[in-house]
Amino acid sequence: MKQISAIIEQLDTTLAGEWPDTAGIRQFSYSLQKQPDTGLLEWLSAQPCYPKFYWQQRDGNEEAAVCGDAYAFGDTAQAQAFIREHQDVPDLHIWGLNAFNGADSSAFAANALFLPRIELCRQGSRYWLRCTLFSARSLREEARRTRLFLRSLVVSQALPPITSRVLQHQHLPAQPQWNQLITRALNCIEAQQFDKVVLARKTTLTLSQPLNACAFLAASRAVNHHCYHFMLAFTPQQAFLGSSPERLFLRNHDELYTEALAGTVANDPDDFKAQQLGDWLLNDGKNQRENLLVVDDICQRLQGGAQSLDIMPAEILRLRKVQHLRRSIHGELTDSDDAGCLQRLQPTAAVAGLPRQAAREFIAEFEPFDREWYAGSAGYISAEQAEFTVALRSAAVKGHHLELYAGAGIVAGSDAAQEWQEIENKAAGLRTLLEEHYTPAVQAG
Ligand SMILES: C=C(O[C@@H]1C=C(C(=O)O)C=C[C@H]1O)C(=O)O
Ligand SMILES: [Mg+2]
Repeated sequence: MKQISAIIEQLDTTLAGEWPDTAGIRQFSYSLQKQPDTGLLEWLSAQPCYPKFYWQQRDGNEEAAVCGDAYAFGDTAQAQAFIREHQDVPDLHIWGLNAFNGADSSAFAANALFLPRIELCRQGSRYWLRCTLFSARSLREEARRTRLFLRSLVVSQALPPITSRVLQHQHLPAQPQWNQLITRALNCIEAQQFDKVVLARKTTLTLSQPLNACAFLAASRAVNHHCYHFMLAFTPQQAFLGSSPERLFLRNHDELYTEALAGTVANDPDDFKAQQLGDWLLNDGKNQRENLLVVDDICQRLQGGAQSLDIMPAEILRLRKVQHLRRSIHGELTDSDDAGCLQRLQPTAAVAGLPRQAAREFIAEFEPFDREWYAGSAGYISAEQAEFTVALRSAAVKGHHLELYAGAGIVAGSDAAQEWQEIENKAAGLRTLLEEHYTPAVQAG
């Protein structure tokens, strides 16, 4: 990517100039003359700087590869305050993840949100590179650090093939414990403790070799269409990634777009069979209930924060392994407050349950693992716009292990065996990539 190198050289010259020894923030933005030689994910994969974050919007039109932290934030309120404080820098974007439990969890980080040093972005066929400097003490120092950072950037390379083989897997809960868990949940629903709870499974795959997170995400992106693709790499061996169909929210100025995505049936490669399954889904009482409880939850949560909510009729979203019921929701925000939107909407009843608190307590008590980033959110905030996807169809890469997550909404009428099949289908979106893309490692000697 010549053009990127040329921009970085130009930046280096700028940063070599005179800088004040005081607090400050600066941003430089450059358009790329033409499309880079490799994709953004390839570029990001090559960079040796952490954290790095990748995000692609589900219509495929917006993409960002960002790395290095000019500043890291403890929570979204702090991130939002930072953007408001620096309104003279109009294009500040803060990227990253929010954990499922957010601030309620004592054991796990609530957020991983950061203002990157470098952002390589695409909108349609337009590409640009942004560099941001921030220091609460000395911009001069920060310019020096940024120059060192820029020198560590390398040219893009093709992604390596996936050579990891699955040696073994372990489900948590295993199927017998899942059945018990569903019975317990159904008893609580019957006793009217809650109407819906979403229960999940973590599957730990032991791999023959550590997985390259960018290569794995690229493999997913190539086949899992109509999804947001996201990845946060913390270190070379540790990342969280996924290909999720679900929007938590998109805010554009004061317009809010969200959705109830819940209710699932298998997909079929045959169009006719897929359509029959979809028709069944549209008319199935249990799945409709599952979806409508999410609509109720979202409407309740937005009370006082958004007006004139429009709820679209249910439609079928057909994915590679599953199909879902979706109702899109649009509203006008009373205040363009992203931290507030996150607080209100995360987690919706699509991933927690209804009422939210009772469902969360059930999950905390009986689900046999910590969700960490799973079912939280991934995306960005900025002054003009913010968007987060619900971090589903996701996995944590931890060296030789890959932890796959999948959950299902339990409502009156749920059947344990069917819900197990549903989570198998959801997990297959990522899991099958290891079989389809397996290339044996070349033996030395
Ligand atoms: C919880 C997950 O998915 C959610 C649950 C769904 C359901 O139970 O029908 C459908 C879509 C998602 O809102 C997951 O993929 O892990
Ligand atoms: Mg379901």
